[in-house]
Amino acid sequence: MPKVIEVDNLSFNHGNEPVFRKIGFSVSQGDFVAIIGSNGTGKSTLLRLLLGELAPAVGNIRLFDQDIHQFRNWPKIGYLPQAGFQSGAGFPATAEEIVKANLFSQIGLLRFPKKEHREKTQRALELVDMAAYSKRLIGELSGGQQQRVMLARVLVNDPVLLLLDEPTTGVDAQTVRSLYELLSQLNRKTGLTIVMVTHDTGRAANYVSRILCLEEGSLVELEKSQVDEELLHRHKHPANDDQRRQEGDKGYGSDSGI
Ligand SMILES: Nc1ncnc2c1ncn2[C@@H]1O[C@H](COP(=O)(O)OP(=O)(O)OP(=O)(O)O)[C@@H](O)[C@H]1O
Repeated sequence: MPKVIEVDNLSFNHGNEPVFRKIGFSVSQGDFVAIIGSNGTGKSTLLRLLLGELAPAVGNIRLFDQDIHQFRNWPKIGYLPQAGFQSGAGFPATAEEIVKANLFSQIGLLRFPKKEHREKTQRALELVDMAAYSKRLIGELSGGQQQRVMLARVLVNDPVLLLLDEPTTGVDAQTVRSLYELLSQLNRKTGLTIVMVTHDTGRAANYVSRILCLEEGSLVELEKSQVDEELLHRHKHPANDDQRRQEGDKGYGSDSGI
């Protein structure tokens, strides 16, 4: 399979603080990769490097077989940041408008969307099973529904690679499962390559094809069988933990099949 991401000998510092040293990995077309690691080990920093928002101190990044410095085809890459939608319940836009707004580069600023843009928007909402909610104000939807709309907003531009930063933080266990199922379906049915930062190692391991672990400045690939109980406890996110405690979800890791 062609390589979508190639990272070689990559080091990065925030100021004088080293984040990681000489890490390397590649992601092939069709992979579904989880990036795990303790708090502050540099997972979000790595995504920002892949998005060209930060420049490596040392090392190379290639995207779709092109050096990142030459790479211009950014619409091929969809990015869902942490806590995708944060405005209050009164935010004056419907789910459909939120998704359609991300087509601005195709529609053109100050122009009206055409039929094809409306159809694309509808298809993206269908992909995430939110077509029935297209006319609802985004702030009136549940956290999980808002997250699906934000995912549709990314998918509407037909990305080939999807980068997600902790998409399961702060949502209930049922929503987490249905989001993973959705991502897994998109990966299998459309061939979308997915790289997802997550603290939810136990559940994610059921769905992803590969697990990369950032720890103490190094990056290692783990076999799923290596994601044992000890690792689950080491990487579980306090926010996820609190959430599950509140919900009385005693099954943490129990459906991980590992
Ligand atoms: N803009 C910044 N300036 C200085 N230091 C930063 C900046 N952003 C992040 N850091 C530091 O870099 C390290 C890596 O941060 P990063 O957010 O990438 O970690 P993370 O693995 O995503 O953490 P978490 O799991 O808690 O979200 C941390 O020590 C953090 O404090």
